[in-house]
Amino acid sequence: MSETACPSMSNPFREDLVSRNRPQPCTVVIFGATGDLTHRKLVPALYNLAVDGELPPGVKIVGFARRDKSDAEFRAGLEELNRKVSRSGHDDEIWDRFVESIHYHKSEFTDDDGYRRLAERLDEIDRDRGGKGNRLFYIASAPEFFDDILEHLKQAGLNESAEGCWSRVIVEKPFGTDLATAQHLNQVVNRTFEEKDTYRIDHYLGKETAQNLMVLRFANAIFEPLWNSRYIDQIQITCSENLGMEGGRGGYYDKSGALRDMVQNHLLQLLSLVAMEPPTDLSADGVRDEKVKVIRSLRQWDTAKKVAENVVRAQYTAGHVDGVSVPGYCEEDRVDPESQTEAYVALRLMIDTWRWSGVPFYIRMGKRLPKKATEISVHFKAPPCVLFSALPGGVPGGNVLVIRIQPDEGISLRMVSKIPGTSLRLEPVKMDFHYATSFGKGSPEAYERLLLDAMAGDATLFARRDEVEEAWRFIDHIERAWHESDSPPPMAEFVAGTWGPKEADDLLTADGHSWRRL
Ligand SMILES: NC(=O)C1=CN([C@@H]2O[C@H](COP(=O)(O)OP(=O)(O)OC[C@H]3O[C@@H](n4cnc5c(N)ncnc54)[C@H](OP(=O)(O)O)[C@@H]3O)[C@@H](O)[C@H]2O)C=CC1
Ligand SMILES: O=C1O[C@H](COP(=O)(O)O)[C@@H](O)[C@H](O)[C@H]1O
Repeated sequence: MSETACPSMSNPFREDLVSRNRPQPCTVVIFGATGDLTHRKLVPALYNLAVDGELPPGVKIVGFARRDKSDAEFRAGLEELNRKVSRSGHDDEIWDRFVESIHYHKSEFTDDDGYRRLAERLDEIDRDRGGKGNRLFYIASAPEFFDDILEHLKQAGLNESAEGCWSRVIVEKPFGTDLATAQHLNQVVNRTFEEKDTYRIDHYLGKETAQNLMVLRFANAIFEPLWNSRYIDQIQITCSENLGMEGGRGGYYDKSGALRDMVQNHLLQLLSLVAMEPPTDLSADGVRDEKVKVIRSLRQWDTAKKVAENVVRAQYTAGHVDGVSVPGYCEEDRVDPESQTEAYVALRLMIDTWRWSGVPFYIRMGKRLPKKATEISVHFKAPPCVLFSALPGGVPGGNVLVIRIQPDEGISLRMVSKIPGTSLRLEPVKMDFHYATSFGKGSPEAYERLLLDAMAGDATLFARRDEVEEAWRFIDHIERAWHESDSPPPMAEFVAGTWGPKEADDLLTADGHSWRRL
């Protein structure tokens, strides 16, 4: 078998095994190839897979964008960025071999002829390999072009695959801006590609620590029996960013806001992994069937009053982050000075299932907070009979399991311990596991895992159609209360470089809780 032929053609008996487990050789076509995502994430991810020997041999990359560029110019631009951002550094010898597989295809996204030429080019690549080939189309353009690109792929017959091969599409975020636009995009995607060939990317699912959530819960006997409302008091998910609107991001962000940019996708995905029931198996649909039930069970904040009671939105005013003075949100580059877009959001969520009855889930996300960190903390209830409550100082805090998604990926468990000595005094202590020290190597970037999974035909870490739509259904109520109600809940403020507005603290104080200090 040639290294690039479709394995299923030459060995039909192994088709199921191979297509589910092993990434297969293919041509990756990236739409938006001169853009930031391609340069900072996608090509470095493919390069690092090559460094680790994980990239299937014979993978070709075709970059599609409208600027005039030769292959050499395109490769030079990619190299410049790779030197800066690649997680494993830049090895000239490996790069020189890797870059030979990269080509540039100049075309407008809306130009029929550009797709006809693309089809010819892909056929040529396959002919050079001695046959037919698999194709992975990665739509990394601005969202207003998603429909056009999909329709043109269909028109050029590029959604079809040769016998025994596959043709798949990865769609970047944002997947719609509300339920209606997401449903529309899903219709376009599904009349172009089958659902099994559609990969809606959510890069948080590719993060090592997010993948470990299921392992933590279902491969350890000690957590699952406690993972319910009987033992858990509350769960918090914090995603804090110290950056603001650098690099021209304000134009996109001001139309989106924290709720749509991060909560609808990444944070609700994390929530699903934390709260879902054990799946019957590890198949993509087995896992996604359980995740979508969590989103479907969210209590809907469907009136302005409920939104005001359970959701806090805020903008930052000028302040200091890491000792550097930064502007307020409305003074940021490309942000409307009168903007009513939130750069911070905090929510109280209730999941109306047997397991989670009465347990609040608090989520907060903000730009220009003191540091970059994402974590999930599971706060357990106090023991039923606190023998030590009469001690001076009482019992300090309770058990908290902290899952650090990033940085310093790891898991810690806070317990109460006796301070060594002749008197009985208690103090909280921490058992701490760090990925870097336990496994002695850094985690791969999320895009590495996700690209490989798409080449392997494994959609477990990609969002399914119903997950995306259910998440929008929940988010839309809040957006409507903010932007369409007669008495919209107010926009709070906080000073950049602090931990968010007082109103977000009040949200938890009302329940007798407080945000975990990161
Ligand atoms: N950047 C990031 O870190 C992240 C980005 N994303 C998503 O990825 C997508 C791309 O983002 P990003 O790379 O930042 O965007 P950029 O604006 O940096 O890149 C846009 C790309 O689209 C091309 N393009 C624009 N208009 C046309 C056209 N009419 N015909 C052909 N090509 C065109 C540009 O080509 P040219 O240069 O020739 O104009 C460029 O290659 C977005 O959906 C974004 O939400 C998601 C997560 C993170
Ligand atoms: O999708 C997005 O994610 C980034 C945060 O990603 P991370 O991997 O660095 O945590 C966020 O900054 C951006 O606004 C959002 O669009």
